[in-house]
Amino acid sequence: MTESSSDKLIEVLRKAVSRTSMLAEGNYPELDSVVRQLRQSITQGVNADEIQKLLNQAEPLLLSSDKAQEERAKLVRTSLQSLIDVLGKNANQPLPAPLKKQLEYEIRSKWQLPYEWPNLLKLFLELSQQTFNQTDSSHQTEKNSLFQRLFNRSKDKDQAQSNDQEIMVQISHTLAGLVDNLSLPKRYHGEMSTLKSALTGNSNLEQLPTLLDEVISLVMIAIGKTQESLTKYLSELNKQLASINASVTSSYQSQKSLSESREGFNSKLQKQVEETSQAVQGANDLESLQNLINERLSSISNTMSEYRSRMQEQEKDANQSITSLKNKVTRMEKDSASLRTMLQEKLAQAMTDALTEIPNRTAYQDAILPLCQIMQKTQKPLCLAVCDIDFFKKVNDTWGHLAGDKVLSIVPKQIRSVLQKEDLIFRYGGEEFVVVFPNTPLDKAMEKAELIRQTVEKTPFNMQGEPVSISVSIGLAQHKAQETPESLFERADKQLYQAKDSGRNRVMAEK
Ligand SMILES: Nc1nc2c(ncn2[C@@H]2O[C@H](COP(=O)(O)OP(=O)(O)OP(=O)(O)O)[C@@H](O)[C@H]2O)c(=O)[nH]1
Repeated sequence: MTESSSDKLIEVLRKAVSRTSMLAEGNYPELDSVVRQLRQSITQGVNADEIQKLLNQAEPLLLSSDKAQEERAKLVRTSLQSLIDVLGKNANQPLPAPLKKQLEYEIRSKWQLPYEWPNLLKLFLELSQQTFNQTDSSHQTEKNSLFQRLFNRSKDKDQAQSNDQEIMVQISHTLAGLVDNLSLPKRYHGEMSTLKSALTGNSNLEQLPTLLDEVISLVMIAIGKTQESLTKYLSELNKQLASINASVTSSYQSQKSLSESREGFNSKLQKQVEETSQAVQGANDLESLQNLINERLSSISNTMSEYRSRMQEQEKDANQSITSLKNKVTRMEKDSASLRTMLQEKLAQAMTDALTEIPNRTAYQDAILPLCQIMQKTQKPLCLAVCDIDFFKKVNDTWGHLAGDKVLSIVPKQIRSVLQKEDLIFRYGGEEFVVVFPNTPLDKAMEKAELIRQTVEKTPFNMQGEPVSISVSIGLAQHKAQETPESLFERADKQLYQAKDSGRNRVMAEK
């Protein structure tokens, strides 16, 4: 095996193992133990069949762990959205639109990334503070605002109404739900339940920012734990690689000492021959010459047999270490093949949106640049449509998030049913989908987008026995030469906003 192919093998193995470790994450004790066994097996050099057995065992657990992670992220997303809703319903003023929009955008695009959760909570805290500040400057008289008292320690404490307690209960329950949902080691369980009871038992609004801070730090601990187990796992992998390295070094040493022995033998033999030749020149009778030659020949013969047995021993050692190295490499090759398959499956999962089962935003970002480049190179037109479900918040608010999820999974299926083979659809985020029409000029794309709009409009949706109409607004743009995918998207998005402003349920494109 060459150095570069063994490097490649090690790299693939490193990626596969680190990915597995990330998935394990400490959520599932059963999975943890299988992954630990797997690590041990690799380190101890158990055969590939045994490792395969462990991988088969791990597979369903990995899938459940993935599901649990997905469920946890969904709860974080809905909790954050309800926090915004509570804030919106109870502040004296509308929430500051840009920050609210930003937070909602961040929630939509980052709810699946646990390391972003503390930042999302911090943004919510900022939104709450800005809401108060804005209320403070424009409504000097309304001294009993919730957030005035929350963040500014208002003088007018008497006005803390039962209404405020109700708000506190709503916010606290949402936060307690979040804390409950964290996956933390046992030693933090005490802290979690103290925080939960502080949240549910507290009606002092001034305490809320402090409690929110504690929620953020627990979220950060939960994320830190994942990194800790990943680091541990990688260090185990390094040990395994160090053992391979030791085998290579010892094999190299054996080869080196073999050639050193050969050199030593040559010079010893040469010296003996020289000595013999000198002695022969100095001998003055036949008998002493005969004795001398016998003596020298036997010493040369001893040197040779000593050398032969040393060579045989060293060859045996070298062969053994080469065989053991070969076995290790073969085992690693087999292991890495199965891990590579698993990695590929996991990568495919990472590119697919779990709810709608269509490619997600990451997949879109990977695909759009090469697509634009190919179309430009072959001088073919490409159009991009941004489709957004109209009044989707109302669906959630009226029939609940589960009904909203159902609509979200049906709409892209309906869109796909009218697309051609080469057209591509992605879930860009929230209730927004991107459709790419390669090899299609704007007028043709306009017809296709109109067909999408009509199809969604005609789809019968039923919420708790009631028929409900769902529609989409669509913004369309054609790719211009040298244009970046971001600018193309921006132009289509602008058209989407125009479609929304002009009454929704319509397709708009640049004239
Ligand atoms: N059920 C559910 N709701 C989601 C999901 N992602 C985003 N949302 C919700 O989608 C809603 C989007 O609302 P807005 O951006 O106000 O848009 P809208 O109500 O569709 O209104 P217009 O776009 O202006 O027609 C928010 O309430 C989000 O919480 C999801 O995966 N599931």
